[in-house]
Order: sequence, then structure tokens, then C-alpha cells
Amino acid sequence: MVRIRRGTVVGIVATVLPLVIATLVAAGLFPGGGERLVTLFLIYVVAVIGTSVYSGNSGIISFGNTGFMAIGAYAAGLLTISPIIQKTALPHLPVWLTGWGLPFIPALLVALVVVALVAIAIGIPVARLAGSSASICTLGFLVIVHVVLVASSDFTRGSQTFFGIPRAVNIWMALPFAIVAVAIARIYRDSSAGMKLRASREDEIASTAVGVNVRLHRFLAWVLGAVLSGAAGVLLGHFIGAFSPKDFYFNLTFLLLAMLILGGITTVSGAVIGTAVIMVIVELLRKLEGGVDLGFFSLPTVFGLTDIGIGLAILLVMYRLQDGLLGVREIDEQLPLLKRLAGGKAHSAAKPATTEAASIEGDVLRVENVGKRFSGLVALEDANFEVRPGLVTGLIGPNGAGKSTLINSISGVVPPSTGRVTVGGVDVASLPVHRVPIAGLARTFQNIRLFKNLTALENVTVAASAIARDGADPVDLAREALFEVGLGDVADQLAGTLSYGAQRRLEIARALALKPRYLLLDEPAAGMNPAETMELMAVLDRIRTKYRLGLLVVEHDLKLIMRLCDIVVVLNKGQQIAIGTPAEIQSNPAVIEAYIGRRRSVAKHEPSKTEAPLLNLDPHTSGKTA
Ligand SMILES: Nc1ncnc2c1ncn2[C@@H]1O[C@H](COP(=O)(O)OP(=O)(O)OP(=O)(O)O)[C@@H](O)[C@H]1O
Repeated sequence: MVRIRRGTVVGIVATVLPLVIATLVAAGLFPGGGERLVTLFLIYVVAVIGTSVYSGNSGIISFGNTGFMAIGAYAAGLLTISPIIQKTALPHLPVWLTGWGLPFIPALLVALVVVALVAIAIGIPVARLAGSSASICTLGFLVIVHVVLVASSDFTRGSQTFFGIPRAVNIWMALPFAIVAVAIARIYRDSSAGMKLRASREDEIASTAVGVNVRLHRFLAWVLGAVLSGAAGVLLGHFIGAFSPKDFYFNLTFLLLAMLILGGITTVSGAVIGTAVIMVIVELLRKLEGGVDLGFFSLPTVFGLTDIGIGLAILLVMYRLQDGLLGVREIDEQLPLLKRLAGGKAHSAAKPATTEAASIEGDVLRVENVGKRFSGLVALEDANFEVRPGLVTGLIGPNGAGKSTLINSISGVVPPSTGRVTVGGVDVASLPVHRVPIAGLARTFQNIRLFKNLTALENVTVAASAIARDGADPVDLAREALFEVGLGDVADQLAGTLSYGAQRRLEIARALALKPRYLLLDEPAAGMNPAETMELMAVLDRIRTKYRLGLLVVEHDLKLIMRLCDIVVVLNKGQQIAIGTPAEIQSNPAVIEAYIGRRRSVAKHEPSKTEAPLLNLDPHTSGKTA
């Protein structure tokens, strides 16, 4: 079930209020031209929002939504066109399509079913793609729709005008559609599904690592956006009454994308603002395009002035504001008054986690003969060890030893070439990557991989919603995890604006929200100052005791490893060379040789460094030795 929060409702009201006011003003004061213009604006709002549901949340620019508008317009037009006009305009129409003459709403519903079926068929391959490949695919779809419409002259009159569509859409018809489109898009954006897709937009690998099925969510957004675009096409068709395939091609696509990008692609309110701004620019420039005589000065006709103006407006806005006029946050998340109405800052008084430990005794994480080859390079060979609940296992080794490769293999990000990883007997490698966290394994990354344009709370909520069951609210679970790492007070800040140490802890909170049995930490203290490292150690020590979590920690900071770990595994050049307690590892000749060998080769090139101790693993006296 979709939870609709107060903030979402405030956001919807704040976004649709200007639409309602514009409608009332146009209908009351400017019947005729003004009313027509605002009706077109409302239809464009539906169209731009259709594109934004997929493009804004996934970060993949779609050129294909205009294709869905065309399908909607033609499908509904075929059903609403009067049988008499149909006989003259489309004499070769198959019998089963003739004489329907349906009212607007039933025709709209049938057209939306057609659009949804096409979107489902196209969405299966499109959802598998990311970035520019997906964009090119949507462009291909637009071209195909155009060519099919031109070629299917029995149904569409080919490239000639398809006329006789009843003008069933006026301002009062367009307004509720625009309101519903805004509401659907905003509810989707704030829902757990929308948040997951936005997370994948920020970092696909990290989102998969917290249980997001990226393909599924891309697919859902694609179909939802297509249906909204289809509705916009039906509205436009029944507003203008006559159209041809070129009306739903590159020009319209460019116009809609300009509206979306200018306002801010990631927000619903940005889509509405962008639509309004571009409509104003287009109207002004269209008046100037044909030349204007001001009496003392006359402007000549400038061909293409409107398109040039739109292009310049985008350039100007992007130059100053990379994320569009509104940026990455909705209008109600920026204006203090609306923020207060929506509930303001996150309640920092939320209870710290009291949830029972998820660890189950006996569910050991076993790494059995794990190896990884990258083409000819053996990055890792025959790693064998266990991680037990409530214990901290350290993974150390010189640079290039294979530590990250091993963590990636265990967490499923890079499938191992040989061997098995099991949790309580379940083979982790046999699971899709996004199921690995649900099996009890969570991780952080060597280079911080947060969803930077999502708040701290949203970052953690994405993970919490992967495991929330029995009506548990993921937001509450996320707040608990934030408190656990001492970030309760910054819940509403964008992750990218947090300090480095806080970002590292936020990654841990995000992993913790998955309620894992095992937490894999890839260099959690990298780049931290001593105070931040101490704070981190306290957090790690607390959570492993509290939840009986099994921790596997990769670290170059041997001081931290010796203080924190119960068991240490040592890798060198892809081989597991030792395993034992910190004291055993400290006196292990193979380990000393691995580190000393490295120091010797460093010393050859940098003689001044020979004065540093070769290998000092004493937690009380060592510095960073690797
Ligand atoms: N995707 C990849 N393709 C090819 N080679 C890789 C890839 N990832 C890692 N390697 C290689 O595998 C070896 C082990 O790398 P890995 O990053 O696991 O080492 P590490 O112990 O984590 O090093 P560091 O401490 O510097 O992070 C290195 O030789 C590295 O160049």
C-alpha cells in the first residue's frame, strides 16, 4: 500500500494551486485567446509530467514519450471521430474500427489501455538499459511510431491531416487532468518505488546493493509515464481537433524536454514551472518572429526565433543553475512556510533502535575457495574463512592484494569465478545482486557511494523499504538507523552536503537499515581524521554488540584493525597468506614478509621512508602502517 505523507499532500496543493488560479483568471478575464493558451498549458503540464515520471526519477532522458502521445491521440481519435466524417476521411478503415463514435472518456480509457500495452512491450528491453543507450532506444521508438503512423494511411491518413476529431477538451476538462497528473507524479516520486528509482539515478550499483531491483522500477516508471503521456496526447488531439504525425515528432519532443530541463528534471513542481516559463517565452517570441512595427523602430521577420529563444533560455539557465530553475528539491521542500506546513524538520526525538538483533546463531558467513580472474589477471585465489555473528573479522593486505575484489565477490557485485559464499547454507552467488541484502548481507563501499541528491533520511529509507514487512514504516526504521550512527539531527540534509565523516557513517546507517546479519565494510575509516575514526570505532563496536552483527572490515589502518578485530585474515597478491587473532597475525612471518617486502621496495625508491617502523601492529604504538 502507498503511504501518502503530509509533505506529499502539501507539495501537491502547492503545485496545483497556481494551475487552478491560472484557470480561473483565464476563464474569468480572458475568454478566447487566454483561455486557449492556459488550456494548452495544462495539457503540456500533463505531457511534461508524463516524461518526468520516467526521466526525472531514473535520470534517463526519454525521447519516446511523444510517441505515446501520438498513439493516444490517434487511438482515441479513431474512436471518437463521427461515423460520417470517418467515411470520407478514412474510407479504407477495417470494418471493426468503423462507426464507434464513442464519447470522450470511454475513448480515452481504451486509448490508455493501448498505450499501456505498447509501453509494456517496449518497456521490457528499455528497462534493461541505462544512460545514453536507454535514451537512444527511446529515440528509436519515437522514430518507429512516426514511420508507422505515416505508413498506416488506412488508419491515420498517412502524413496528411487527421481531421474531424470532436473538440471535446476545454479548460475545465484539462484542469482536472493536470491536477491528477501532478498528484500521481508526486505520490509516485515520494513513494518507496519512486525513492528507489531516484536512488538508482544517483548510483545504480549502490542502489542494487541496498536491495533495489533497478530494472523493475525503471519498467514501472516507464509504463506510468507512458500512460500519462498517452493521456496528454488524447487531450491535445481533442483540443486541436486535427493533427498529423509531424505534430508528435521532434519539434514537440524538443519543446517538452526544454520545459522539463529548464524547470528541473527531478521534480514535479520543476516540471510545472518549466512548462509555464517556456510557454511564456514561446508566446512572446512567436509575436516577435513575424516582425513587429513599434512606430519608431521595426523588427524584421526572424525565422526560427522561437526555437532559438528556447535554446538560449536553456543555455542560460543551465549555465547558472545546473539542475534547472528549481534544483533537485520540490518547491515545498525549499520554501520555509511550506516546509513548516509539511511537518518541518525530521523529529530528532525519534527513538533509537530497539529492534531485536537480526543475527541468528549458526548462520555463519562462509567463504569457500573464492577466487576471481579478470581476463588473464588472477586478482584472488582460494580465499577460505568464516565470519561469525557478533565477531569482527579484519581483512588486511598491501595495495592490490585483492581485498576489495573479495568484498565485491562476497556481496555479489562482482560474481566470483570460483568457490562459494554461503550464509546459513544459502549460496549467495545464486541470488540476483539486489536479493543479496535481503539474504542478510549488507555493505559499504571503498569510495563513498551515497545517493547525493537524496536526503540522509531518504538514503536510509531506500534500504529500509527493501526489508520493511508487516506494515512497518520504512521511514521509522530509517530514523532508527540514523540515530544509531549519530546522524539523527541531519536527517533532512542532502547526503552530498554532509561532512566526510558523516557521509561515511551515513553509508553505515544505510547498510544497517537492511537489518543485516553481516556487514561488510570496505575501508570505513579511509580519509577520516583521528577524531572521526574514534567515533566510527565506537559506532562499530556498539552495533556489533547490540545486534550480534558479524562484521567484515577491510582497512589499511592497522591500529583500528588491531583494536577492533577478533580475527584477522591477510591477503597478499591475491593469496590468503594468514588467518588468526591480531596477536598471531602480528608475529606471523609470512605477514611480516608481505609488509616488509613492500616497504623494502618502497624504500628503494624513497630512501627517507626507511626510518619508519617496518611493521608495527601494536594498537597502542602503531600509526598508519599500510
Ligand atoms: N574490474 C577489474 N578489472 C581488472 N582488474 C581488476 C579489477 N578490479 C581489480 N582488479 C585488479 O585486481 C587486483 C586486486 O585489486 P583490489 O582492488 O581487489 O585490491 P585491494 O587489496 O582492494 O587494493 P587497495 O588496498 O589498493 O584497494 C589488482 O591488481 C587490481 O588491479
